[in-house]
Amino acid sequence: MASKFRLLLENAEQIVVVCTKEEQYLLEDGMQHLAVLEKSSLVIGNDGCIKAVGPAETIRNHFSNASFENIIDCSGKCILPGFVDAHTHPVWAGDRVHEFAMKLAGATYMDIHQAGGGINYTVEHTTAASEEELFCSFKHRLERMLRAGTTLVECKSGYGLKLETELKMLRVIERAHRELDIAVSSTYCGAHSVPKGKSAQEAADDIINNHLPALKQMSLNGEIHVDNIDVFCEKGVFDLESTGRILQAGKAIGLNLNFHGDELNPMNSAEMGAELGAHAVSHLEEVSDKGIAALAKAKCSAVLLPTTAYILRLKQPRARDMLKAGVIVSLGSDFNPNAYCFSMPMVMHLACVNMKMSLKEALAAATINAAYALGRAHTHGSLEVGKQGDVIVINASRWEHVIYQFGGHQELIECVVIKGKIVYKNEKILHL
Ligand SMILES: N=CN[C@@H](CCC(=O)O)C(=O)O
Ligand SMILES: [Zn+2]
Repeated sequence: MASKFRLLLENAEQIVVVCTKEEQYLLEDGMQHLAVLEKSSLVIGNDGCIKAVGPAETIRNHFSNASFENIIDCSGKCILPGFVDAHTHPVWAGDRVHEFAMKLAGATYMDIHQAGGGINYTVEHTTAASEEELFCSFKHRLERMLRAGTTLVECKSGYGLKLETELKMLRVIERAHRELDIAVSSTYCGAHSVPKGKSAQEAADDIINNHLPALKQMSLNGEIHVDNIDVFCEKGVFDLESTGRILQAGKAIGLNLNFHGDELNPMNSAEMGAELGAHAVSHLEEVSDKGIAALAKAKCSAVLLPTTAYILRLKQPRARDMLKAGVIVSLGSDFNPNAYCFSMPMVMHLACVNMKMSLKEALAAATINAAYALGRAHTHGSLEVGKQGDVIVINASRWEHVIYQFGGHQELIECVVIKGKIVYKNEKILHL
């Protein structure tokens, strides 16, 4: 073959391809049988897609006359798909380090929220920040996610609440989508908190009558592109009825439903998400047995967020019960001013230790299943021919090190590749 390709990754000890039959998600049994190739190579073409993956010897023979823009020797190393982070709130100004101390001293998430802190504090600071300031801090956060191996990330608005600031946030996300390599799934989350002076019903009316028509118009004009709609369905925030109305109106303008449910109180969010055809419901610490069964039946993914349960000392999401019931379990970092974690390797580690997932389950939940939750499983989440060439190379001879090593992944991850382009290379310390 005399053609030219973008990248050859050769002689890896292991390549975790995840699945091999174009599966759009994996259930418990499939997750146990995650596809891992030994002593293998992978080729990415000029269109950024995977052209071949298989035994090093076979690839060498098949591509003996081909040329490559870049070749990475992966001897002694492992290749994995780029991680998919299915839930983040990364556009904001004003950190909440002071609230961390309050929580450690015993204040609950809702104590702080009801006293005007939490999301409301971040809304004030985000409203005051310029679009440029928001973009700069967001870009820096995306770079940190990328260095931790994330190549596709869901990004929510939701610290504006008022239309003008929500649109500012969505424009910032749009700019990242256009200018940066990391892939972004954009979520409108105007129903993240009920604005001061309004009831949940009034806020829902405003969203339905004013926000969503504006989003629709801006999408038609090509100014922004929004994939999903989210609501914080919680006692004291948006009740089930208001949540349902907002989600249905979002669905009517073509958005995927992907919302916060059953986090601090049982709300029957999972049951409603299943009924409305949601792609995903996040959190689910307080989900009911019926809710679990409904998610499984509707093929609605449960996006579990181990950092939230850890930081807020909540009960752990019932990952094992969900897996056993046939739910499509995925993972997200929930990066936000409350849960300041960029790292999917740490998220997977917490999912294994605290939620009792196996290493293979955690990896599948942070790749193919998270891609499914975002409606991107046809392009992301596994290393199959035809999919986008998004990979990470780790400096270890077994892939499990990426979860086993808690923290320090900036040392372990040697490079991150998006569409066959090397977008991050770990610089070695030359002198001590
Ligand atoms: N629970 C609601 N939303 C976020 C927290 C956002 C915040 O506290 O700023 C979450 O997913 O954890
Ligand atoms: Zn969230």
